Amino acid sequence: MMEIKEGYIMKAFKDSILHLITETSTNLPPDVRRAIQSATNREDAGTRSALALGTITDNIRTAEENVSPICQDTGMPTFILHVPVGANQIKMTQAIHEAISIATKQGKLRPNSVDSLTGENTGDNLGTGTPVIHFHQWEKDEIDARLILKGGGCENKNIQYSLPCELEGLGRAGRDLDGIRKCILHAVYQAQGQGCSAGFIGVGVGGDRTTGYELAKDQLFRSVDDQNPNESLAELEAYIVEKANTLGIGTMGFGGNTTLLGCKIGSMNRLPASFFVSVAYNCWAFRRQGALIHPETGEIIDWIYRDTSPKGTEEATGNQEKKEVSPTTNREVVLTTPITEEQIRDLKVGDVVIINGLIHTGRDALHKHLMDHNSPADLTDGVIYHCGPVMLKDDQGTWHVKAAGPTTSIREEPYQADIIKKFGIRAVIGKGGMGPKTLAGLQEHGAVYLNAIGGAAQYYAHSVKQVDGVDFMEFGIPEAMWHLQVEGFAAIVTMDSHGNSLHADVDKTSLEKLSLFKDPVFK
Ligand SMILES: O=C(O)C[C@H](O)C(=O)O
Ligand code: SF4
Repeated sequence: MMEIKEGYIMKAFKDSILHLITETSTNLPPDVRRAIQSATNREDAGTRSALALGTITDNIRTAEENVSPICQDTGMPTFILHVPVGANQIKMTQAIHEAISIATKQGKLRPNSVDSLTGENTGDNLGTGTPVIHFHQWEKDEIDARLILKGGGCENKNIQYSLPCELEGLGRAGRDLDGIRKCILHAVYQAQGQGCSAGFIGVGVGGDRTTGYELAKDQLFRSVDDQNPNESLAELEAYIVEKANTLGIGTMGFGGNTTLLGCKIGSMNRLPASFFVSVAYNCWAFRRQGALIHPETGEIIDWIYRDTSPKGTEEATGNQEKKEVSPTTNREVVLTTPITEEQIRDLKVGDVVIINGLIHTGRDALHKHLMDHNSPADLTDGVIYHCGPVMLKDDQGTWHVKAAGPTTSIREEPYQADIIKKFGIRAVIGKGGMGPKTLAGLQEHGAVYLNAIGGAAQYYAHSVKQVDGVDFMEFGIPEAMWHLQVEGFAAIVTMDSHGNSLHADVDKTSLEKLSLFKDPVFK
């Protein structure tokens, strides 16, 4: 009898976790939406950042309406559960694993768990170390289950400082509150737009290298508009948000008035010899939700991050209409693939390009592979898209794109210029920009780098009209080479074929602005 009851509760618990996963992946919490809305309000009309924020706002709404992933990158699903004493954590773990696998089959999560040695994708988001589940016991009756889906691009921008240290632009950071201040400002600067700014940061002061990062990530579970109970840290949080927003990095690193949407700092004791400041950077697609679950029915009693005030996107949409980008500031150029060198040479940094026709996805595994193999598709005068989409196959065997935003391009920096040359590529679409080697390659060959809006996975999925085919499925869904027919795919030229790079410019000016914060502020 007891077994049957337990089985019933576990099924309900699994369904509740599935609901939590779906909500987290598709429905941005209200505090995050409000932060994005205020960024939209602050941005000047007609700027590239305003355009990006308009797309982001649109994307957030579409994801919720269609119950589809906000961003294609599921990230590392990380659960934190508080459970009553005596709760069966082994059975709960099994239920969470089942829910993860179902959510993946339903296209709410991208298969994201990759064997680090063989490169094999497990296909269901289960594997050694994934998902991450932390259990804590407490003396309350209910289960508090929270989930964060933090993407790989922003995870790569996490950074850990060991004080004292020397920081570019800021000089010496000592073992005190002012040293901590410098590290955090530097953390925002070094992320540039690559973690899909405007971002949120969680900071862990103290601990060891492992617990410091854990504490930093824990801070991301705090509500964006809460108040730090520690007065010094509350003051530092407010200072960081204010000053980081003067760095001019802006949305996607396009330049602009908002670079940081929130900063939460926690502190813990450290060893006398160690003084770590660990920073967890989260993109604007700050997917975190939580649910209170009844221990005897397994059903959701309440949601944790929901509130009754407006979510923000509706108002932000109104604002977006007000701030429609004027065509005089951003020239719009429509290009149909294949693209000629002449068309590419005509493009300048700042132009908005609308692409129609066939494009090919390719990211880490493909770039490495193409260095010493042929391409199965003709890439001459073609477009390569740094993207690992969420794909679902229907009963007829046809593939459908469920989410398809860009991935961080800088990882392809060692390969990109060679690949452009070898295959005669004319445009590379990605996000976050690329380095000097690629810039030289673009100039030499006659190609451009187009920055798509990171995280706008629904927006770009809707521009795909047909999936023409796929190669390298053995690389796994995100790394395979998908051949996509697109219509109205919009991106901004941020590196042109004349040696100009918006990314290099923003990096330089933001470093100059960072150095204005060199002098001590906190004693
Ligand atoms: O893996 C991805 O699709 C994107 C990643 O989150 C990134 O920001 O680069
Ligand atoms: S693509 Fe951007 S929005 Fe998506 S997970 Fe990566 S950093 Fe976040």
